[in-house]
Amino acid sequence: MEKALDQLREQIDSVDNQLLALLNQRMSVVQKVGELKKSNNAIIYRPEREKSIIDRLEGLNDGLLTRGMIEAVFLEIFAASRNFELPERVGYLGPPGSFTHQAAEGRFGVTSEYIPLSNIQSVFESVDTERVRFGVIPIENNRQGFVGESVDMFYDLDVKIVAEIVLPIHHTFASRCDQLSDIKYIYSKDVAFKQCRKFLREYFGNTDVEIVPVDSTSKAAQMAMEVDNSAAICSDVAAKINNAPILFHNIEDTSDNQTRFLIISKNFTNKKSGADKTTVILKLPDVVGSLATFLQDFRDHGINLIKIENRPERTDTNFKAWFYLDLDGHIEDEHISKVLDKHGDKIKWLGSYVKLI
Ligand SMILES: C=C(O[C@@H]1C=C(C(=O)O)C=C[C@H]1O)C(=O)O
Repeated sequence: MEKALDQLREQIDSVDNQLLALLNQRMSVVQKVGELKKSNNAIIYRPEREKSIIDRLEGLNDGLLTRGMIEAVFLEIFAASRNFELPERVGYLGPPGSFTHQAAEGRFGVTSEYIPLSNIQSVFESVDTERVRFGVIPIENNRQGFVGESVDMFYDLDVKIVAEIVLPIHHTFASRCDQLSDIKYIYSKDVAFKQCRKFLREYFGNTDVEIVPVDSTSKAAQMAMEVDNSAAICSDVAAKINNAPILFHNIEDTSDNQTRFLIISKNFTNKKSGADKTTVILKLPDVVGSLATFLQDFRDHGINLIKIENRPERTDTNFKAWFYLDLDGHIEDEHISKVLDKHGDKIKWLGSYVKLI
């Protein structure tokens, strides 16, 4: 067996040598792309180009790799390439170990410079003031809907959407307490509590345990270590980083629990990828039929409305609202640009980007 193993390992070494040479060859081309972009002041990160590479490779693939494997390997290659072209700073909803951190690392790779920020507002502000080139924030959970703070910041500041990321979300229950009956406080992010209602009801329904919302699930993991008689609902990674003992895994209500994250940047435009989504904010005059007229234009031009979310204006006491809309297509698609131009004064375009779901 040892001899056979040695022989197979020799084969692997030989393939690795070729891979290394090929990766270096790729990087020297990337370097030229980087120089060209820098001399033209062009954007380094091109998500639509990266998607087309993965699509093309998947189409060519007749080996053992799955799409997920191809994606994982190449996203890391792209991230290394981008860092080679120009190292980018990425701000995210921290502290380290948050689900947002995992989403950010998945897209920007291990070699980017990451800045953990303590709340969603700070991520938007850091992007808006260009202290970081990119920001990563949670936007929506498939079971609990939108993250209000994120949606509202798009209204308040002028930042653009670069790309979306979708991650399966599994929550962990971590505490220094040996007995559940010793737990007096449970820390987590508001949306995470909502994703674990059944667990909370079953294990703490008849107790006077206090539910304490904090800015992120990874902050919750820190709190659970700092405060006696407390626990956190957080990611497995956050619990481990903070040395918080895990009492339960997978405490989310449904096993298909998923969260969508957005990458944001100050000034960013994507080229068309062929499967894009456009997000806009819509503020309509408070008169009869204004939403109906607007939606009728969508219908007349064949625009598919993916989602519409109603948010409060927050400026006075009269309950006025605005809308956050996801549409199928790219702003450069004629049917979309026509309608958006027509209603230009009521619309704020937030970006057109590769559509994952
Ligand atoms: C090299 C480029 O820059 C980045 C890196 C890519 C890559 O490694 O293939 C692809 C797109 C860009 O995000 C490019 O635009 O072609």
